[in-house]
Amino acid sequence: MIEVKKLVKKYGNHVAVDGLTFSIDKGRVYGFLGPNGAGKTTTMNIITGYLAATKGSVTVNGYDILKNPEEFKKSVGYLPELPPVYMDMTVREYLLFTAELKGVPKKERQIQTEVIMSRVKLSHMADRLIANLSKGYRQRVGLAQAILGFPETIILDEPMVGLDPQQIIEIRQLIRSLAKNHTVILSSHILAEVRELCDYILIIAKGRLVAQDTPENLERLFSGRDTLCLEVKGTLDQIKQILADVRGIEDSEFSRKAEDHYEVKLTPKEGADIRESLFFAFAERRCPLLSLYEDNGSLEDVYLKLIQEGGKRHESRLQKRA
Ligand SMILES: Nc1ncnc2c1ncn2[C@@H]1O[C@H](COP(=O)(O)OP(=O)(O)OP(=O)(O)O)[C@@H](O)[C@H]1O
Repeated sequence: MIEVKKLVKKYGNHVAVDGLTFSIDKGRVYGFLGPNGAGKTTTMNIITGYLAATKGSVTVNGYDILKNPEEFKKSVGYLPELPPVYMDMTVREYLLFTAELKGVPKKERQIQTEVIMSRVKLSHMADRLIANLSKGYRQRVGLAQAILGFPETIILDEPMVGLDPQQIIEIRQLIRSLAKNHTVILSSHILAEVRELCDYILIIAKGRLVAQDTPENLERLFSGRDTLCLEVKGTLDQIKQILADVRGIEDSEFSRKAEDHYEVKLTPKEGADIRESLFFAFAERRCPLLSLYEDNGSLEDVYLKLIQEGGKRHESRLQKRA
């Protein structure tokens, strides 16, 4: 388990990470989601021991990163945004070299390297120079070096950046297979990618955690009360008069689609189900209700709202849930 408490990182006067607190449980895939410059890489660099925090603490299974750097390094594997590969080595040479750097015992290096190359489907490239590999295969080499030593947690910074769609599918499958044996934390600024792969999402904006939950709960939590969308054939006056007689409407918005054809968005009062009343109210006045559906928002809406507002409006909601 990784626990991050009140983490702050300043570059000069610029606050890149602003009081992040979260924990990572074993065996799940976590997504760090946020726009460019949100502080994802900085946070990952701190929790992998590459960068010192200005304030705050990081512990892995109870070990403080500063007091027990060796224990810490053994339990975390890292694939930075730019994988640290040596172009003039073959895949096997590089992985054996990395195993040595990571302190894998000499007698285990060879076998571990072969097992991991097979796991990330690199065995057939073992004797190729890294310089001659495609970006997708280089990324696999980066993943392989992160898994060497079989750390409990694997941290991947923007693992899909620069890959073509086919390579993205392959790396995604690999990450999924890694998740069977490791806790995985990956960062991305692409929502679809994170939603596809992760059990739990941490959204950060401007260095702050603005939401964290499962993708489904985030959608539910922030979509709020469902909006009802109606398409009605009638004049604006007529529609407003009918709605005035329906109980349980908190708010309404009208937009004209064509002559005597309006789209209406209604926010019902807390707990009110007004669908039947709407149906009969329009039917009784012989005003055709062309469609009626619930619009409960999508994770895209949630994400955009959160990052645009820097999370301010939603922090109280998060605090209430905490
Ligand atoms: N070494 C540095 N010196 C000064 N400022 C930095 C440094 N590294 C990052 N920053 C700034 O800190 C903020 C957070 O950067 P960081 O790279 O952590 O964000 P990110 O979410 O990973 O973005 P991206 O998706 O673009 O990688 C940005 O405003 C960035 O310009």
